Amino acid sequence: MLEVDGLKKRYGDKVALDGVSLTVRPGEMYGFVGANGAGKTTTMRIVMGVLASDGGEVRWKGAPAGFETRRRFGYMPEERGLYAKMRVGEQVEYFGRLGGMDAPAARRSADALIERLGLTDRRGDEVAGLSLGNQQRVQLAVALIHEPELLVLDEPFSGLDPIAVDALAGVLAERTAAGVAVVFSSHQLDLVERLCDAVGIIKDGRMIAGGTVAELRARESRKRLRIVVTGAEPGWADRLPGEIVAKNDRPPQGDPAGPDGDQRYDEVILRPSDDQEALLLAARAGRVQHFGWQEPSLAEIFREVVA
Ligand SMILES: Nc1ncnc2c1ncn2[C@@H]1O[C@H](COP(=O)(O)OP(=O)(O)OP(=O)(O)O)[C@@H](O)[C@H]1O
Repeated sequence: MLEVDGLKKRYGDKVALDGVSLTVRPGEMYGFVGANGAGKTTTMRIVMGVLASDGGEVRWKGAPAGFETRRRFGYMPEERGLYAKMRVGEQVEYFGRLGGMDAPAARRSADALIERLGLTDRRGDEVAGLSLGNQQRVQLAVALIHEPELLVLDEPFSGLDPIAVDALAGVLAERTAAGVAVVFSSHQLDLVERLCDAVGIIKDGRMIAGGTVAELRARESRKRLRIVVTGAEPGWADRLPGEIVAKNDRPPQGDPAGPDGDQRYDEVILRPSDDQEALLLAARAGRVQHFGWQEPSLAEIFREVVA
């Protein structure tokens, strides 16, 4: 288990991390999210030991992580860091050797990964000539070659097309199924929601929310009502008790809750101060087609907690 405990980091006067703690368990895929400049890269660099912290600790399996421990980690840095002029196969093998493998083992492992990542046709190409998506596949192969127990990936999905996203996601899912702990940062919250067992949200160098997506949702989901009313007078929704988060007066095509004929349609997302009062008001205003608590997406939760 990776334990990041109370990390602190300053760059001059700028406080980048102000007590960041998080935990990633074996077999868990952990999504690390936060706005630009929130502190994700800084945290990951400290986990990998390429940057020193000003306080706090990184532990792996209960012991402080040192150089030897970190050899069992795999890393995809934000700045990438492949050798542009080296060929794909040589490069992946080379990183295997750096990770402590002997030549035949590095060769075998590189072959298997290159095939698994769909790079067989590119094995002899220089990295500089590959597309971004293929370079990222090579980068993942380099992070995985020595069969690390922990994978730390800084925005591994950025800039990839949906096919490449699926290829990477498939490989990561295989690794977690084999017991590897994976932490990756991303701004693609739909992807994080789809792939991750656990999520941590960082803001201005502090963790402000964390847990499984279901837990985050459970904390938020009683807060928003979705109300659909047809045939009401314009302006009725302004009397609803609470804060209107969104309004829509165009019925979705084919929605069974849609209006009859040219009746007015109103969909309102409300953070109610009194849900029962809201129900009464909606029922008095028109025909209530839908009234229920809404499950927020991770993107909505993110906006809510980061605001
Ligand atoms: N080498 C540096 N010197 C000075 N300030 C830095 C340095 N590296 C990062 N920072 C600052 O530290 C803060 C955290 O940056 P970091 O790169 O960790 O954020 P991030 O969450 O990874 O952002 P992004 O999503 O944009 O990659 C930011 O305010 C950034 O400007």
